Amino acid sequence: NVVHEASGTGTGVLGDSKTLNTYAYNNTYYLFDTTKPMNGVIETFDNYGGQYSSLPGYYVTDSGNTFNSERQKAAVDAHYYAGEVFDYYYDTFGRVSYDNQGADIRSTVHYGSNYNNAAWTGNQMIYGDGDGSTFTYLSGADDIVAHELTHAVTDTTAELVYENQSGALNESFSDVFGFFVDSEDWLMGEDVYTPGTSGDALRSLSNPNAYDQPDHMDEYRNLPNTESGDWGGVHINSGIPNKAAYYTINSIGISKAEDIYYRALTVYLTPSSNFSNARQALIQSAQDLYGSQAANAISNAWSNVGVY
Ligand SMILES: O=C(NO)[C@]12CC[C@H](CC1)C2
Ligand SMILES: [Ca+2]
Ligand SMILES: [Zn+2]
Repeated sequence: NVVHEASGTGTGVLGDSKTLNTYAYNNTYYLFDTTKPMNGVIETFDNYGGQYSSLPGYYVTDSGNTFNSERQKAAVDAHYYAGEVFDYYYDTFGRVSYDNQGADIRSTVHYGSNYNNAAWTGNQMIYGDGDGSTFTYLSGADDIVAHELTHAVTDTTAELVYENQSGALNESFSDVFGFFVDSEDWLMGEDVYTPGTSGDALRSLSNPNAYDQPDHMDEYRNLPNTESGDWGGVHINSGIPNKAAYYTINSIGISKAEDIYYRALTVYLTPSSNFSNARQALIQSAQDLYGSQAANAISNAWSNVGVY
């Protein structure tokens, strides 16, 4: 059979050059990665702001297998980082795509108009361009790509309900696995947040207060379970489990922490789990995998944020 797999090059959102897994067909190249096990593909689309079509939009192609235009930058990073996150879950836990069944990973860039957001829709990832001030193309941050794909992992495992404490846990697990993939800093979204300002970010796991998130139950925000209330503050109260994760990782290290967090998410957590249930799930996972020293470290981390 004719081999269509190809290796291309592209320029990412931050102007960096990277190698891409592409697919050659009819004298053109597609952002369509067929290199992963269990024939799951990673495919990237351009929605053109939705002006021509609904999701997913159009495959991103290039006649020379060199994806270096301004418009292609967002797609280059969405494609490359989706592959990086696939590899993280496969190499670290043996998980094959977000559903562990080799599901296709589909991303659409240039979604909406100046859209300062990204999301897992339940079927695929979507990335806005940002307004150029608050955000630049949101797929340019590997921790955001990992954050979104971890929402898909959560939706096929614990299925944490996206409201109140279970929703804040849903958000926190996405931030924590975003850290595990981008473990060079404790910041979330720093690579695409406020392109005109360096050193800031959307959130910080080491210091949630820096971005107006609580880092202790004493500061828990009882917000309404409405869209304007951020569904009970899922992006706000996530600072509390995020800080517990920070304490945990500093205490037992990244390698043990990621195994414990993955086991809690895939074995013990349930849709209605609250912060106390998460503490218990992580303690049990630590005990299962590494014994009482690790279990005690988890217990101490959550005590430090006022969760028992
Ligand atoms: O936390 C999030 N979604 O649940 C964000 C919001 C801005 C970045 C892209 C998506 C992170
Ligand atoms: Ca980061
Ligand atoms: Zn999220």
